[in-house]
Amino acid sequence: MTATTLDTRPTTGGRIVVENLTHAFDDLEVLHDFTLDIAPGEFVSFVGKSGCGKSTLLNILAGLLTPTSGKVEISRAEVASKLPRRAYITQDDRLLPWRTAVQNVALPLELHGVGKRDRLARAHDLLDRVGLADFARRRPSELSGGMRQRVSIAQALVYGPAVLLMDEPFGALDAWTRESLHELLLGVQAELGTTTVLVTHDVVEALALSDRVVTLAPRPGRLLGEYVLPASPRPRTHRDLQRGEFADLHDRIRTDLGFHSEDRP
Ligand SMILES: Nc1ncnc2c1ncn2[C@@H]1O[C@H](COP(=O)(O)OP(=O)(O)OP(=O)(O)O)[C@@H](O)[C@H]1O
Repeated sequence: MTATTLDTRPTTGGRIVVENLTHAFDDLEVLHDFTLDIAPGEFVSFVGKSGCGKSTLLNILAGLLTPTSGKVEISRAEVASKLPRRAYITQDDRLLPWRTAVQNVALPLELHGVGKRDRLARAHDLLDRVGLADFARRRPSELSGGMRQRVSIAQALVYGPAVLLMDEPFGALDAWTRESLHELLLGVQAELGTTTVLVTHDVVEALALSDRVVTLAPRPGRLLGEYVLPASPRPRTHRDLQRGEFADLHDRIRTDLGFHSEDRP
């Protein structure tokens, strides 16, 4: 088999166009007439109550689930490689326990026939970027939860996907690890230009990271509000988010989600 050539040029993020998406599991309508356009390189977060269809929407965007009706298109100007265009990170890492960190990161490249030298060089580069150069030969059981999630981020970004989809990726981590991963993710995402969609329960996390926050209403899941955040250095700090415009957006988003704004932490 001839090895696939690895295109290491910076990624052009994909545009995601979702039109009139509706999905039902048997007679339970989970998503209703959902329409959204996400620009290349944009970072969009979905927030909404448990059960409002966020994971279902992400599974559809990932191509794992076919919607009942409507369409999803992911395009990028420059489709240079045969590698998959969408990467998906969930709360539980999906690392293979018998493989080392670098072998896990290189796995998507291996599955697509990239030669050993190329794939290991690229995997080491990504591990370096996520601060795990010294842990390349460790197995997942020898790494902390935060380290494993960093390996997952490196694995997701190793082939320069046009789109990165994340479902509560930081939910199980402590506040310090979370914040360091926020910085790491934004750094790598900005550098590679990857369009990013994050599902989170945490309004503060969405406000700290995103260009735009989308709120979903439950039963059936539908788009409730869209909030474009003012451009400012990210991750935005707790202090940034307590100031004027962000505090106001925080209140509006919480009101959408059914919280009382005076209870805001
Ligand atoms: N495979 C499935 N078969 C049947 N019903 C499903 C399936 N997957 C999800 N559902 C239902 O669809 C609805 C939306 O689920 P989904 O997991 O998308 O919500 P969510 O917003 O991601 O929830 P959470 O925040 O709790 O993860 C729920 O009522 C759930 O029971």
